[in-house]
Amino acid sequence: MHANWKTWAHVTKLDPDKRLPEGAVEEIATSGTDALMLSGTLNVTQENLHELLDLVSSYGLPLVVEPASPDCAIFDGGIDYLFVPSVMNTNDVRWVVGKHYTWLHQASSVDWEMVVPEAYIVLNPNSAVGRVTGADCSLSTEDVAAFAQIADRYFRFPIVYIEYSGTYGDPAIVQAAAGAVEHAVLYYGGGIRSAEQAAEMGRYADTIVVGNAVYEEGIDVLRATVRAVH
Ligand SMILES: CC(C)=CCC/C(C)=C/CC/C(C)=C/CC/C(C)=C/COP(=O)(O)OP(=O)(O)O
Ligand SMILES: O=P(O)(O)OC[C@@H](O)CO
Ligand SMILES: [Mg+2]
Repeated sequence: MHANWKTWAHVTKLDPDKRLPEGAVEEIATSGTDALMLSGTLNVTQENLHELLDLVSSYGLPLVVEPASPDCAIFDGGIDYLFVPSVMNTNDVRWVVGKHYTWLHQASSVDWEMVVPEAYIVLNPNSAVGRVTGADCSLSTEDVAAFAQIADRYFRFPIVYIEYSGTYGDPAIVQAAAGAVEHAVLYYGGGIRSAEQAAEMGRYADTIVVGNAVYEEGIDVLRATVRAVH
């Protein structure tokens, strides 16, 4: 059975393009995080994705793959969900619906029970995801609230994701998104490296995501971010 993703407060994002030291996977998997998400914008392949899945799949934690391209939209390897992004704040339609069209044109089979669409609002122009998607990151709190409403109330995306990948964001922006979203689960990710930051964003977001800190800080930092939202 698939774990209920709507209840997760803390998700750890692992990048198939990065290496973890010996023993780190076990520490991460037993840190108390609610789920592992395998994702990255650049250099993710079916090969490094499956390699990482092999490393993490024996711990019983819910596993999500979040593809940045159709070739990484997989359903095997023991995963529970495929979270598929669309970027709200880009004028480049490929990242809203174009890649999705390509994906479904080619897909041999799709397990729709596993697919969870995500509405991304990308706010760090210097991140890989910001550069690749050409997102307009100079948004006011009102702009973000409007995009969050479009995603939630109009398109009915089940997830609205405030993405500052690589840098800690503006809590007032996340607060505005929280105020605008009625039904969707609100994700926040970007630059969380302490319990204080986890708690601050966790006040507004339903689910916080920790990525780079796993690679750049010790396991104690990850554990502290988990405790801050549980
Ligand atoms: C339709 C399918 C199957 C795929 C396309 C899905 C889309 C539109 C992706 C757009 C880009 C996006 C929102 C990717 C999500 C993953 C993500 C944001 C990873 C974090 O990326 P960075 O941290 O900026 O990049 P690196 O970690 O690779 O440097
Ligand atoms: O890597 P960081 O900066 O923690 O961001 C987490 C996640 O939102 C990236 O997609
Ligand atoms: Mg990253």
